[in-house]
Amino acid sequence: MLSHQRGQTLAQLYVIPFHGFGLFKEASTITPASGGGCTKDAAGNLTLMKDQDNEGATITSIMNSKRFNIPVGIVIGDRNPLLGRKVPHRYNVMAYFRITDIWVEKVGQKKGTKVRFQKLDLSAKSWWSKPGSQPPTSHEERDFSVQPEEQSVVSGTLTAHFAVNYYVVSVDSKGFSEAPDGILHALGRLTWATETAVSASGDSFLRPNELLVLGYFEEMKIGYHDDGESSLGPTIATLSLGAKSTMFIRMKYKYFNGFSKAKKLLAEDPVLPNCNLQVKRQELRERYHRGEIDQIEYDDHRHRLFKGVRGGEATSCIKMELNHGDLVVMHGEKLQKYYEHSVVPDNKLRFALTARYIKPEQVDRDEWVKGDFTLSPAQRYDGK
Ligand SMILES: O=C(O)CCC(=O)C(=O)O
Ligand SMILES: [Fe+2]
Repeated sequence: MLSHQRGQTLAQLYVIPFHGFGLFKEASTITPASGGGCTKDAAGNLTLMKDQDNEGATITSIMNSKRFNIPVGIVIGDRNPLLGRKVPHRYNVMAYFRITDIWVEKVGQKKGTKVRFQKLDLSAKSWWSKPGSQPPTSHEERDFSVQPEEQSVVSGTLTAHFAVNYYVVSVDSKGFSEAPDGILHALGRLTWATETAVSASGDSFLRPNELLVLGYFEEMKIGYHDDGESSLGPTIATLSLGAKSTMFIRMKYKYFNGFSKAKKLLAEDPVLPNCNLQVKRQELRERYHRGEIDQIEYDDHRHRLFKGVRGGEATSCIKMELNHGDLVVMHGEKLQKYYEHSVVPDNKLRFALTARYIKPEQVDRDEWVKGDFTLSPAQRYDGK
């Protein structure tokens, strides 16, 4: 979501991000994915993790727009599924709206701020209206005191991330033939970082064939998640650009505690260094592996060991400051299996360019061409 507030504000501009906005007819109800607090779930979706309150910059700006009657323009991107059809451009100006209502309601377990927009010009049908739908009710006939009959349903997926993928399976991606020179230069550096780190570990390296560009606006972060999708190789290289950020890595809850949040025992407890009750868990594991106790006894002992133990999240074992130009390489399937990471930028614009290797067998054959590219000598990098 962007707002322009230079000099006297005549209008503001809002960009509807990829997910999470309900919009209908000529009025629309949206939940601004503003106050941060989004985290990635297992499916890679961003979900609301903390209460949105009225203090975030976007919400303050929306409240001011309402208070001072400032019209707002709304722009919809071509990956927003809201309209249920293809929109003509990457970004499409919908119209100018005024903000009629702002309220807070429950979104899943959290509070989310909702905004109702009312289109200013009701004399013509909107370009995005459904074919065959009725023209809008005029201003004179409208009852502005009522809430819209149809409520938007926010299914827990809110994202204001700016994301561009070059050759990726999950979201629609572009082929590298469309990538600007800067992206290919970055890929050259990330390829070098991947090769250097992986070779140093003694493993053989797979040249990255995917690049994800993520933008973090003010107050945005990526919560704890892993990148262990089955279609991806074990190496992930990220170039940080813009604002300084902090990356945290911690052991996943179930490996740290020895049981899941649903209190289910781990079938195979790896007893990782610095996990909770490490010594006792290691002792039981060894007795089980030596055949001194069978599966039932092993589970029994563990149930007794964990009785009355309240699970908790592990504290981060790695805390790393990432500055403009820094490269991070995560290598190894176990890092994604047993650990999770989070990145918290310092409140200003930041971009993360993440290069990975996608197994071609996981991708539709007609998508292969997107990952076909050769870096020019100027785009390659050898560390010098
Ligand atoms: O922003 C970053 O540096 C990391 C992003 C990340 O973890 C991801 O895209 O999966
Ligand atoms: Fe990640």
